[in-house]
Amino acid sequence: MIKEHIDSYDETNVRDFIDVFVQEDEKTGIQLMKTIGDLFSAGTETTATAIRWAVLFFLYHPEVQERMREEMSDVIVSKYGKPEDLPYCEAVVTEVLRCSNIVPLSVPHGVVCDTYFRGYFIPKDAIIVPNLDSVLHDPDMFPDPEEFRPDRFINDQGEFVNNEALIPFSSGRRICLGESLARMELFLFLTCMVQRFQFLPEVNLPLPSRKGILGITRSPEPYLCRILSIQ
Ligand code: HEM
Repeated sequence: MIKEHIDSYDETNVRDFIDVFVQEDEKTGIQLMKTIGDLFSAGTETTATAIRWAVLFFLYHPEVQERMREEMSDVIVSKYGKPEDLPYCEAVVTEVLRCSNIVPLSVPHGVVCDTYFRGYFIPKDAIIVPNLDSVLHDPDMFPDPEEFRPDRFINDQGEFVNNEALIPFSSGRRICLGESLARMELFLFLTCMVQRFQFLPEVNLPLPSRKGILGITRSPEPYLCRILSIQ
């Protein structure tokens, strides 16, 4: 595809993502391929996995789906809902990110120089594996951490409130580059899905496992469910 784009490139008609790289004289395609790799591995797998977890949590909690629908029916009459208009839906997305814990061990980081941190000596070149899971399931920050409870992000006035320990995207200088995109995608997908469909457990089968399979990401085991159209 890169070769085809180079051969048919017309600077007065830049057609797509690949053409932009050709325009910047990126003829080898290495940078382009790495960038596309980032979009697929870091960008697609993570968000898709979060949606599979969200549907699994919906099977356990029909009342959560119902409250999302109620909130949307109040707002969308006047204008298309944004996260700030739909605090409960925003809380659901946030609780999905916390409970699904998609990248529990973040990404390994290298230590560039001998470092002392809270009484520990960490030598240069050591590899640090951050444990995001221990923060996302810290009972002091999130009481009953194993429970899927979006209300933990809603205050007495019904507003969405964040929690500083909510770090599914890690933190610091190398925090996930795609956080705002991922949050926006999850908000749009999940609200549209719940508005049009009802997610129900498969008849005569136990509810799917919440245990998860740990690979590069933590994904749910394959499961069956019923999806009914709402109209
Ligand atoms: C639910 C969705 C997502 C989760 C939970 C997630 C989580 C993470 C985590 C934990 C890291 C490691 C941060 C660190 O090194 O400390 C990371 C890095 C990264 N993520 Fe995401 N991510 C998600 C979606 C996305 C999307 C949609 C994109 C882009 C389209 C993306 C692009 C990246 C990139 C480029 C990095 C490397 C950043 C760097 O090293 O400077 N991620 N992500």
